[in-house]
Amino acid sequence: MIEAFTAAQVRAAEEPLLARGAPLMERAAFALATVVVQDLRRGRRGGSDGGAPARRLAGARAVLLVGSGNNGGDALFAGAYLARRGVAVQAVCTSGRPHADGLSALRRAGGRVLDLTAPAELARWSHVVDTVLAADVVLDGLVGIGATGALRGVAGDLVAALADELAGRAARAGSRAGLPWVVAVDTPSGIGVDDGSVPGPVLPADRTVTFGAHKPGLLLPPATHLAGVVTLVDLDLDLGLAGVGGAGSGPIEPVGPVGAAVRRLERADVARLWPVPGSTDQKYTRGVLGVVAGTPTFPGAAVLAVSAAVRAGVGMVRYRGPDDVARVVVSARPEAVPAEGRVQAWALGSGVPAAEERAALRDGGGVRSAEAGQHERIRYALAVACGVLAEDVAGPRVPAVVDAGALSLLPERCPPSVVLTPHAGELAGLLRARGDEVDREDVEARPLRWARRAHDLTGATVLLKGSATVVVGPEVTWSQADGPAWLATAGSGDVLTGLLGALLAAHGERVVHEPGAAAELAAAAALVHGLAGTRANPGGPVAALDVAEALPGVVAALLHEGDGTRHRR
Ligand SMILES: NC(=O)C1=CN([C@@H]2O[C@H](COP(=O)(O)OP(=O)(O)OC[C@H]3O[C@@H](n4cnc5c(N)ncnc54)[C@H](OP(=O)(O)O)[C@@H]3O)[C@@H](O)[C@H]2O)[C@@H](O)CC1
Ligand SMILES: Nc1ncnc2c1ncn2[C@@H]1O[C@H](COP(=O)(O)OP(=O)(O)O)[C@@H](O)[C@H]1O
Ligand SMILES: [K+]
Repeated sequence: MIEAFTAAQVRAAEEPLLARGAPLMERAAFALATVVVQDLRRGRRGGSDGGAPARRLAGARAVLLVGSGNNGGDALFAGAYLARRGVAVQAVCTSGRPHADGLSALRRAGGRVLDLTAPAELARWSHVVDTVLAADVVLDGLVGIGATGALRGVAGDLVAALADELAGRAARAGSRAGLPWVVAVDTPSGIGVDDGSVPGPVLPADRTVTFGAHKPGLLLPPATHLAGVVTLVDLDLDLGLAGVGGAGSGPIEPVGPVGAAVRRLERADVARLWPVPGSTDQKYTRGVLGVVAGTPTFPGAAVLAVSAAVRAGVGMVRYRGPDDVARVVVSARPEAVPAEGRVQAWALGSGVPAAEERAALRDGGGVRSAEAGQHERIRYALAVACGVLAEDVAGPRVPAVVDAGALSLLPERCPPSVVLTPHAGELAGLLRARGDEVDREDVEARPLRWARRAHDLTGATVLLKGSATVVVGPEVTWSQADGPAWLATAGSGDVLTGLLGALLAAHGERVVHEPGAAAELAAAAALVHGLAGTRANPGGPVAALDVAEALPGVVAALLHEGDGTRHRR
């Protein structure tokens, strides 16, 4: 698992070390330079990978983009180290007061320095852009965790010009070959370090070398897509104790949330979470998932959600819906049982229009009444899942996945065992229905903010789908970016619904009683969904049903990798 900590948490954790005189900047800069040396030796340029033969450092060119703070200091000290190894180093300073010791170190090592704020240099702007883009490697040390808002002034102008020119050259050449390898120092300058927003120009990094701990913006969309490969440099920060909101009671006041601000599951975490049957299990103990999905107009969504649940290894699927849709579902997945009965979780709403859309879809009374029937079933399941119906009437509370049209049928408040799975447009609609002025673009620009808002308003766990998936539950936030962009295809979200439903059904009781459990399982579902997208057709287009069909192979591989004993039981 990757854990990310806010700028304030990192600062609080570094304070006691700095007070003891720990040379954090020297360690950070040395580690940064070491990574850059390895990248240069592998011949990395413009996103090309390390198959190339080892290169000599002498003659390589590095440009440092240097701001006014310690982030620039890191870049300057790393540059001094590179210069001593024979790299031709040029610092481009966007502030008249770069880190003084770093600047002296670079000069002593033979590096050159250009002050972009000097009037003579401002006139040579295009020459500066050319110099930067002719380098083998660019170290982006403009701002790190001290950043506030979009990059301003000379730094903002320079990055806007560089990012534009880089994108233009890559588009004209059809590849990034020949363009410099960009290494972000601590964070790509200009991202929202704590919230993953991208409020202004940012130079996309091929690699980010981050110090002490991952930062939320490296994991959260949209900024996560600008960070490249993230390398963590361990600085022995104690992030588990006082000062970062943990259990300890040291001299520093707790700041920010308890523990990590944002987490990301990795492949190795899945074995711990995946329901593996034991020798005494039977289909009912493995979890029964009730699926209310599809209408005569959209039967495919039901097939996809049911297929994914079956392929994910659920004990049983009970399909609930109109007879003609049930026939389609059973002919595609004969395992599905089209009958009422007890379930351990619900998957609701895929392929069912929203309440307010229903009247607009006109195709005669049959479709209307089929839709009304689905809405009725969803309302009932939600009443059980949200504890609106008493247990002696409806049986014990069970978790639910709430997708597509079911989002419009949500009660005012839900427990966190109810997981909403909107995409950005659906989340905006849900929030507008509750009085917020927000549209799809707002959600895409600040996914964390709006997913949190939806969690606060509804109480439900919120899984916001997109190029990266953000999951917000009580006290926990996850961000997963595991799938290829090929997953952006109709029906792919329905597969996620069925897959997550299978996980919730297997862990039903725990999910109802542990407030953060649904969020972790939702993150696991997003991870497995993403991996299945790749496995379905590595590097090429995928159809949603292929993603569902790839699930058994992905799960088996993860169980084998994770814990050698679990998959054999
Ligand atoms: N934590 C650790 O363990 C370690 C931390 N270390 C390093 O320290 C870094 C943090 O250093 P930091 O505190 O000096 O802040 P930093 O990010 O360099 O920028 C601050 C200056 O930038 C400016 N500025 C701000 N916003 C701006 C904007 N939008 N657009 C333009 N300019 C903007 C603003 O200056 P001003 O504009 O006010 O003059 C401000 O003073 C951290 O990221 C890591 O690299 C390592 O060395 C050791 C271990
Ligand atoms: N650019 C992307 N990269 C990776 N995954 C993506 C991308 N765009 C969308 N996805 C994923 O594809 C799925 C699309 O779901 P959704 O929008 O609900 O489609 P549908 O409603 O047609 O099933 C989600 O799981 C989402 O996270
Ligand atoms: K930076």
